[in-house]
Amino acid sequence: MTTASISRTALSVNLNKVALVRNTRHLGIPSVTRAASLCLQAGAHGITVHPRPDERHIRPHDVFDLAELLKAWPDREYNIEGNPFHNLMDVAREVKAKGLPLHQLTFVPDSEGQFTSDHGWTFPQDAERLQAVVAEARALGARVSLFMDADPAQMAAAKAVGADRVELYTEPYAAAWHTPERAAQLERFRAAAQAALDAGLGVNAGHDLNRDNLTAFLRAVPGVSEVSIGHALIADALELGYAATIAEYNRCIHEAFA
Ligand SMILES: CC(=O)[C@@H](O)[C@H](O)COP(=O)(O)O
Ligand SMILES: NCC(=O)COP(=O)(O)O
Repeated sequence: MTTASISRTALSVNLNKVALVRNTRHLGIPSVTRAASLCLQAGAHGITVHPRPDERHIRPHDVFDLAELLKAWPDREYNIEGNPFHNLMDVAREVKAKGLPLHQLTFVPDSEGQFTSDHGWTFPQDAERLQAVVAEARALGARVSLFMDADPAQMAAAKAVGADRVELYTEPYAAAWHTPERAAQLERFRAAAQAALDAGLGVNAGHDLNRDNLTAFLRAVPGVSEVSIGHALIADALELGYAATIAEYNRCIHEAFA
């Protein structure tokens, strides 16, 4: 059994919802780059964006503006999510062609108009088409993370297509937080993460994580390298401000390892 020596989990802030509000007027506020600066200054380890094909929130210029900003933060990471069979790889190629930072690509099997991400890749069905695009993404110099449901039986196949990490889709855990199913969900995610570690994969996690459910998740699930959090974190920032919110989420992470 492989155990990852994670001193603490990295917090990557997803800025989709800042862009969503910004796009409702032609005023450029709230600024996505200012949000990123304030979050990084407050201790966020990275920035995540999901430039969906319909541009409902993050738009191509946001991707490049953030990459430019992250040049000044060489110890932080930039994670771009998307479907590699839609627009993601064109975005990734252009970021790299401009010599801009791009540390991780998270492949998500969303359809173009999907309400939000709600499932991971499926093996063996997706293996053949993923193999080549994972290889291309890695050749661009990006770590590749596959968005996956918490199914231990799928982890070896994720490794076999060349992924570096999996991102466990945590909505089922979040949805169970106030129900008797919480413990069963934590065990499901523990088993999936352990299977990923045993397969030689790194473990990320995300979707509907928040200040209430984050610490318990990190205590129960081994070896989580990174959590990417957006919706709840930005909602909290509307109340607390970015700096206090990042401090609070980093406190939740630290508490899991205390
Ligand atoms: C992959 C995932 O779970 C989220 O990162 C996703 O980016 C959320 O997308 P929306 O912000 O469009 O709901
Ligand atoms: N990969 C998950 C992510 O980036 C943000 O998801 P959410 O916190 O907005 O649900």
